[in-house]
Amino acid sequence: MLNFDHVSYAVNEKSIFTDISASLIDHEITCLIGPNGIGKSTLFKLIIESYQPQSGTITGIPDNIALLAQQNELFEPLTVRELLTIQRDTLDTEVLELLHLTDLLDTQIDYLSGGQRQLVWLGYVLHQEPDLLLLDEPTTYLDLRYQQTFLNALTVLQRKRQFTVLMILHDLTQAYNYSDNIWLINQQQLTIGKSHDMLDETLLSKTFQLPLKIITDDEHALIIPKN
Ligand SMILES: Nc1ncnc2c1ncn2[C@@H]1O[C@H](COP(=O)(O)OP(=O)(O)OP(=O)(O)O)[C@@H](O)[C@H]1O
Repeated sequence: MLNFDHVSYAVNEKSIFTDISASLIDHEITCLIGPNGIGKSTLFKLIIESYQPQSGTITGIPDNIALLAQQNELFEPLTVRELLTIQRDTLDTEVLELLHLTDLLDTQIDYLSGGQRQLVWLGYVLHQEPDLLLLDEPTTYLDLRYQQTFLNALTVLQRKRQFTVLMILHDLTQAYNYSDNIWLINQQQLTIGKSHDMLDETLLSKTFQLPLKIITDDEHALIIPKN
């Protein structure tokens, strides 16, 4: 299990995290939320060991981590099939079907729409069969239909295959509805809990410095500005 033990990290003498301790629950989806510039991507860089904490330790980092960003770059023209088979020989038909990629296999990725390209990149990281999948605002540039396809495919496959997910999302409604756990960063600290226990108007309004309203039914939560 990925474990942060009293981790502190500062950049240019600006403190980003002060003495945070947390354990990421294996085989579940955790969403990392918090205001712009608060340290979400920095936390990912600590996990992938691009940054080293000034104090404290991070242990239990799995060998097989995949990272998906908001936008991903190709360094040479490739078809969907060529990208997906870079790291393994066989195509995963379940992934292809869930992401609607089956008919696009021989298409150049450059010719696809932005939404289709992001589904291809999700396919690419899933073909790596990661133990831990980190996603940094993966739905930012997607329209509603693609957001739905992306997040549904991710959750269906996570439930079946039981890899661990840590995903940064700015859309709080999506973050709560597609996660088991929430990690909320604010003021150099992490607040952690089961997603349904973290549905707290006061906490969220204070964190995002905006009065927020939470509307819930049995299954879903909608988080919107109060005014
Ligand atoms: N290499 C760096 N050099 C200087 N400052 C940095 C560096 N990396 C991050 N920072 C600063 O650290 C803080 C946290 O940045 P980070 O990108 O982790 O925030 P974030 O929560 O992911 O933001 P956003 O939601 O806007 O993407 C910011 O103030 C940023 O300017």
